[in-house]
Amino acid sequence: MEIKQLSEEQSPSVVQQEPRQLHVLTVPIYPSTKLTMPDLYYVPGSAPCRAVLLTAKALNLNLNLKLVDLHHGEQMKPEYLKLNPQHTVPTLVDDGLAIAESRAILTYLVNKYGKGSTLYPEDPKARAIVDQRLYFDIGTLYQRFGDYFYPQLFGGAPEDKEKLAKVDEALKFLDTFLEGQKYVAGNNLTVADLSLVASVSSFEAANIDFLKYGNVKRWYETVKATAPGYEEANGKGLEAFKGLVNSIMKK
Ligand SMILES: N[C@@H](CCC(=O)N[C@@H](CS)C(=O)NCC(=O)O)C(=O)O
Repeated sequence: MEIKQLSEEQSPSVVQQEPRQLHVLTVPIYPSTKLTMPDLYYVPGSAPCRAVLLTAKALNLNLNLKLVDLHHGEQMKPEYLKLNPQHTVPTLVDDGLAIAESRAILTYLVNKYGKGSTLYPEDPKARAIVDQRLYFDIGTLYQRFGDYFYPQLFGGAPEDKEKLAKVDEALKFLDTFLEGQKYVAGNNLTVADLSLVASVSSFEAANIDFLKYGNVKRWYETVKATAPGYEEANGKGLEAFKGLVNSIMKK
């Protein structure tokens, strides 16, 4: 895939940002023959984007970071929709492949750049557990968080206690998964932990008390201490998300 750069040369660091400009995709799409550093279209505060940054850190992989200004609708521009018709961040563009959905990006990155890594084990049974946790995150835990919190944050809706109870139930499930093991899919850090920690840390911004669950608390502290580059990859973006929440909820 050829992308015409409209801005100056990109930083190779996952933490350094670039001037906020979109890039024009030139059609037709075809596989590139040379290996290039993957581009990540992202927003720092976004939990799914933070999960990708955490995975890149864990793989010691550099990404070209490209900010997408959601508030001004950059994700709806035709050149972005060609990359990702769902108009969401994150979107990864790597050597002719444009891929959305953070959890698909995480597993792709390990498959491509971390062959043999315990971050996404190759053993079918071990991998099945990681996949289950990833689907639990997208389909239950983060889904319920979004159902509860985003109507309040972006729509000014009143708090719905029933929705909060569903979030709480999801946290109980997570607590059960963590019983007797260090990480969410066993005793190694995996992409499931990175996805889930990006989700769960966002609960801080909504004042949801997840630390009352003993296994979740222990796991949260463990992942914060052991996920490579945690502070840069998740901590900073989380602060940005909290800032956004405060600026909206204060109004
Ligand atoms: N399931 C998707 C969710 C992505 C998503 O909803 N991203 C939000 C930001 S956190 C977004 O891009 N919203 C803009 C839009 O939908 O237009 C993933 O994990 O990648």
